[in-house]
Amino acid sequence: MLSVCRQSFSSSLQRISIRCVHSVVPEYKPEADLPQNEPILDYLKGSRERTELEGELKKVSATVEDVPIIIGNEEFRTDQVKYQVMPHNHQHKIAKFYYATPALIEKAIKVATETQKTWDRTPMSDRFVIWERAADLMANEHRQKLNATTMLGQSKTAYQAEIDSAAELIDFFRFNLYFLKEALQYQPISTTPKIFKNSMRYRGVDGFMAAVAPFNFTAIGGNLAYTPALIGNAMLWKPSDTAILSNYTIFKICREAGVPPGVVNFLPADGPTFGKAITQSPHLAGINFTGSVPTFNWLWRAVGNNLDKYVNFPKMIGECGGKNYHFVHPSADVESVVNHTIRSAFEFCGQKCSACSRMYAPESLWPQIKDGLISKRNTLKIDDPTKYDTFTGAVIDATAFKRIKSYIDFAKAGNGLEIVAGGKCDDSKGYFIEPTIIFTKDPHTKSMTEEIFGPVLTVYVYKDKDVNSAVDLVGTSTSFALTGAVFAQDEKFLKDSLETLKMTAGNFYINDKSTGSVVGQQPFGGARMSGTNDKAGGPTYVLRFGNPQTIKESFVPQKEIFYPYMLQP
Ligand SMILES: NC(=O)c1ccc[n+]([C@@H]2O[C@H](COP(=O)([O-])OP(=O)(O)OC[C@H]3O[C@@H](n4cnc5c(N)ncnc54)[C@H](O)[C@@H]3O)[C@@H](O)[C@H]2O)c1
Ligand SMILES: N[C@@H](CCC=O)C(=O)O
Repeated sequence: MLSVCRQSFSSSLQRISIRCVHSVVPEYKPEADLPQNEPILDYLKGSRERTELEGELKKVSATVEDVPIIIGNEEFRTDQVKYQVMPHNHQHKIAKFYYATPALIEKAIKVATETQKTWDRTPMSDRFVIWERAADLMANEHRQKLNATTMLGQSKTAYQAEIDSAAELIDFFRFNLYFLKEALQYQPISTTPKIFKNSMRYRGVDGFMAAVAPFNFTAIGGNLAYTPALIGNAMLWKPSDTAILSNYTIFKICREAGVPPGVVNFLPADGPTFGKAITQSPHLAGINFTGSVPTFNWLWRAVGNNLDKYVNFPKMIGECGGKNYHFVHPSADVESVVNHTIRSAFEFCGQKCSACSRMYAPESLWPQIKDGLISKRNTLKIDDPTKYDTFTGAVIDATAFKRIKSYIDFAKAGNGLEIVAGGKCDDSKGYFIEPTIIFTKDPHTKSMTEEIFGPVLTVYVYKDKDVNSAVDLVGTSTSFALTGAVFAQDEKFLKDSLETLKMTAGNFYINDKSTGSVVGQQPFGGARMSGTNDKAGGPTYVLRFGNPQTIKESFVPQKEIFYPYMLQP
């Protein structure tokens, strides 16, 4: 980006030719460069994508893929052997992987910190070519491998995999590239360009950044690791144990696309072992985290405790949990409420950070909403996600199964709660939990306030006349503020809700479900304990990892230290 150039200025007296060293912005054509969201394929019977997907599903389920630790150009295997299994058939292994030891994490830190120096000098235009190539490989040759590893490893249906490991991942690569190109267009004002020129360039941060990924979105893992790399950082990527194979597939695609060794290092590891090693390194430049609040708190505390060690203040980016709501006004369209709520609460077993898990319904509409929810819920097939009529597969693992079941058991035991539908849990073959609807008279009961991260929806029914106090409950009863939706036809209520519910959600929906954000359309993230709200999929996300440098270059020798008025006292 930085090069020597020759700038010419005409003046009535002379033509000055100035040799300057300044920022050169890569070529950019706003309209041609604006990406389109990746189309979501249909997977209809006989379609090419369905045939290709089935081929990949067979291959992935017939192998236990060996997934090494990768540091620079070297592969490592340790004696801490782990397996990734299919959540819907937990005796079936699909990947063998190894936990990195503290010594290997240390080695990766060294490699990344060294690599950052050369990677940061790689021209932006060269990085852009690699990112475009990666997105094309994801959209074409490797699309179905990404989907198959996500379906089998994280128990997603074809549609849920397609919107995640294909569309959203590809969009993250293409849109962040576009957003960075756009940002580079800003150059500071140079008021007297014959005398001096100002410019600004983006660097990575010297040191390394860590990307700590959750299990639930393959695309999020890719975004956490590769978007900071795009702007010049070197990364240690710690994938989730339960999303190893899909995340490793992204890693391999990016290497094939030309991301040099050492720019992103792939380090499956025990969470706290990894967290301890990175936060103790003086070279920690940032943590790009998505996951639960307790883990982010752990990392932030560890960084705080080590503050005196660091070369840079580590950038802390953390997108965390939610307790997302559907608030139904007495004027709402019931059919919309029911359909959006079923999708939001139960698709992918409610394991989206944005999933609706609490509903506020008016007494006047509750009988219709209840009937609608129960009858729609009863049509959902919970099974192997590779079957095309399956609505949702299993929850991710034994720990999640136990946690979600404990909330259902709490409701079964009374505690002022009533299970109106579902409630069965069976982990004999896979970690299956029925979509469950709970009714409560207590808006502060734990299933109305705590993140469950499973297919459990709790409904609080308010008296129509108390609609305003019911609205107040939304923001006062939990510490989260990730996503939320209001359903109403009453325009005044909708308008008011933009103010009354302003701080309750980073992504706010009107007559639409609380899930399903799309890169470039609904930049995503929440506030309060839901995260630092850095808006993945939005124009400022990539800049969060940049280390901008402002350059002022003077062309005219300075011959004086006094200001003119000082010379005429
Ligand atoms: N806001 C968002 O954009 C968003 C998106 C997806 C998921 N989430 C949230 O993520 C959570 C689900 O994901 P999860 O179960 O994988 O979360 P998690 O917090 O259990 O784990 C996230 C990652 O942190 C690692 N980890 C655990 N302890 C660690 C430590 N001490 N140091 C370093 N790393 C450590 C885990 O191994 C994993 O890779 C939910 O709370 C969900 O709401 C939020
Ligand atoms: N982009 C997703 C959220 C990801 C969180 O898990 C959605 O809005 O459904």
